[in-house]
Amino acid sequence: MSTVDDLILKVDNLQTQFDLGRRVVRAVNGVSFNVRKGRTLGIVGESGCGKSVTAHSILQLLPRLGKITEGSITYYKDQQEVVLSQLKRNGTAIRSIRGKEIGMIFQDPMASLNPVYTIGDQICENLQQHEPISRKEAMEKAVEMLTLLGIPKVSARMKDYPHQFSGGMKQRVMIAMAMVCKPRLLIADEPTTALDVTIQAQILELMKDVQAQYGTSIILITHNMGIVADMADDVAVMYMGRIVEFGSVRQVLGSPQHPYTQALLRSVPVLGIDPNARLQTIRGSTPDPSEKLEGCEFAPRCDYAADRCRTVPSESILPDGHRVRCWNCRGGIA
Ligand SMILES: Nc1ncnc2c1ncn2[C@@H]1O[C@H](COP(=O)(O)OP(=O)(O)OP(=O)(O)O)[C@@H](O)[C@H]1O
Repeated sequence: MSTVDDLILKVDNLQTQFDLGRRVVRAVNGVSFNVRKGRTLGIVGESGCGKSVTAHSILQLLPRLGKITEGSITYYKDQQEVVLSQLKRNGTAIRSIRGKEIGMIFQDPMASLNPVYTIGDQICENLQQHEPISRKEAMEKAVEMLTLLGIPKVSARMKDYPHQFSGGMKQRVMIAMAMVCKPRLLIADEPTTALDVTIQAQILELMKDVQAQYGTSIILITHNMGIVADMADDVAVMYMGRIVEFGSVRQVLGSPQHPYTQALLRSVPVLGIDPNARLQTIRGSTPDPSEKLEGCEFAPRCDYAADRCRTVPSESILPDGHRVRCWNCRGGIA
């Protein structure tokens, strides 16, 4: 349970759509969650379920055709509440929050690194944009952060260009760029997907170290349940633009209630969870989000689908606060 004091972000009934003229893609369809100070929320789900669109909605980074059509996103800045969803897309208000208060790491480091500037220049410029500090001070902070992230011979490497770094090193540089302004919230969208498993584990450990040092809150977007088990405090499982299950890692991974979460967990090996179980695929595929589906979106792929699943299930809250959106799991408060 979160109290107002430990909240950093509150997303309430967020709906984000892409109006493509002939069809409307309902990418995010009534999503609500809280992010707590110093904690990590994992958002997990198959490709196309709306994870990235949720992240881009928070920072007002949606492509031109994407629009928040309902709901609100509130950022708790010290004693002040800032309704991010009401800010102008490229206005000064959101630009002063983006990067400084809320940082973002993308899957592809080249999406954030400029190939024609040295790493040192890019990190310093990022810092000086948000803080009134000299170039020398910015350089010192950049060296400190890159050292913390395990870049060898940092001072010499400040003069290198992005292409002179390996994939794993580029990813570290990108985390350094995002962390150097000490954002209170970091949104990491599949930050290690493109890396091999050993480097992936190192980068995730480094993110944990930086989080412990600065008390950063993290939203970690991934399709990897193993990473969620390792990194997150809370988990939101998304399917077709909705959160179908939400709770602590122990609740959701230890006692999954929604048939989709159960199927996801049966499809991947997760350390510590039934090591003898056979891995299974989830039958069928995710429907097109511009198709109008009646009832529960998971029903066509669900082993337990019944007549009542023709109506969209409301969310129920189990006695321990675990939230689930399924007619078959109505143990709690509807
Ligand atoms: N620019 C866009 N125009 C139209 N539809 C879009 C656009 N961007 C995303 N979508 C649609 O919104 C839905 C949600 O996409 P999103 O990128 O959030 O998925 P995701 O869960 O992050 O997937 P992945 O794991 O593959 O990144 C998808 O159906 C996608 O096709």
